[in-house]
Amino acid sequence: MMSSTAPILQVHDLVTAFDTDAGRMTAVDGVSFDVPRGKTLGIVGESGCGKSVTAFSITRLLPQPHGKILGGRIEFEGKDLVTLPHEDMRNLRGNDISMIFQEPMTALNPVQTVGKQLAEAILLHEDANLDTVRARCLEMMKKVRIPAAEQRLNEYPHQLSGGMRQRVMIAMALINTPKLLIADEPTTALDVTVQAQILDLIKDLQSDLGMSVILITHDLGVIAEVCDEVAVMYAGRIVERASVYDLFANPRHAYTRGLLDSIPKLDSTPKTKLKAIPGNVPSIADFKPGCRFAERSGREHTLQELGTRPAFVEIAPNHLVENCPVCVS
Ligand SMILES: Nc1ncnc2c1ncn2[C@@H]1O[C@H](COP(=O)(O)OP(=O)(O)OP(=O)(O)O)[C@@H](O)[C@H]1O
Repeated sequence: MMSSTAPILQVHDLVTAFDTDAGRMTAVDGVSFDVPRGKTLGIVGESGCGKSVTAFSITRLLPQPHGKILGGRIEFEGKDLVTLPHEDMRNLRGNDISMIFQEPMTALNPVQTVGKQLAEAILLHEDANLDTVRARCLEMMKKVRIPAAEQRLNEYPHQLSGGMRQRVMIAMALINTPKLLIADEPTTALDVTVQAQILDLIKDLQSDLGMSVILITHDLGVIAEVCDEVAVMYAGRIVERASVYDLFANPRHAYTRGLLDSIPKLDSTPKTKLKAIPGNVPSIADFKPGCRFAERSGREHTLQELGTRPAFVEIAPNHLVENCPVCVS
């Protein structure tokens, strides 16, 4: 029996790579984190840091044939998802683990009504009678607060606004009451008021259904709003992991500090320029063995620091950091 306090998901030293024309490139390079039961873990970092590749490794939806998990374990309820047979993984997806994306149209079928798609999501995993299926679809549409839910079931995705489509995708993801929801930039494409509504919805549904959530975002504001714990990713690695409170109160890695400094503050003088982190995330072809934030940190690193991966250490209780002596203070 799994203890009910054990994390729902434990990722140990995950390594995921792509075979490209220029050779094998490691996008996720030894990443470890836990998702506590009934809590939300945020994964934050700029575009290209490996957040989505981490999510697609967990759900085993990496682009084929080029994407490969090369090492590590992904333990979900006592099973290692890295080695789980394809058939079992298919059963798990959409049932125990569900995923939502930035762009709902990639997950919704444009030529099927919303009701039919929701019903199919149920029938893929169980033999329920049609009255039960219909009742569950309607209940879920109401749970995600879609007005005139009954009528919307007969509509096609293009008849809905972006925010409503995102609600339908959430309804589809949650229809089989998954234990873990992975939300990859679920609000990035929406305008701010709709963003806030969708985040509130995810938060409410999470406590209502007792799910665990991984929320992927480049926006620390979103993390502050919804997450309990946070993992900061940079260039294929996690550079810092802590509770949201500790991360905001006491960020230790220069990259985390840079991300925090780039959030607009309510109390800053009007027209103050935000401090952007100079430069860009390196492409996977240019990942270095040592501290990968070195060239953007503005601080001199020794050859040793550039050449050797810093240890990932618990710098304070439950607060872990990739301990580059230059970038961590
Ligand atoms: N199919 C692929 N083939 C080769 N490289 C890829 C492929 N998919 C992603 N990558 C590379 O893997 C790295 C991580 O990408 P990933 O999409 O996980 O980043 P991300 O942090 O989720 O950013 P975004 O928010 O832009 O999705 C990037 O450098 C990206 O170019």
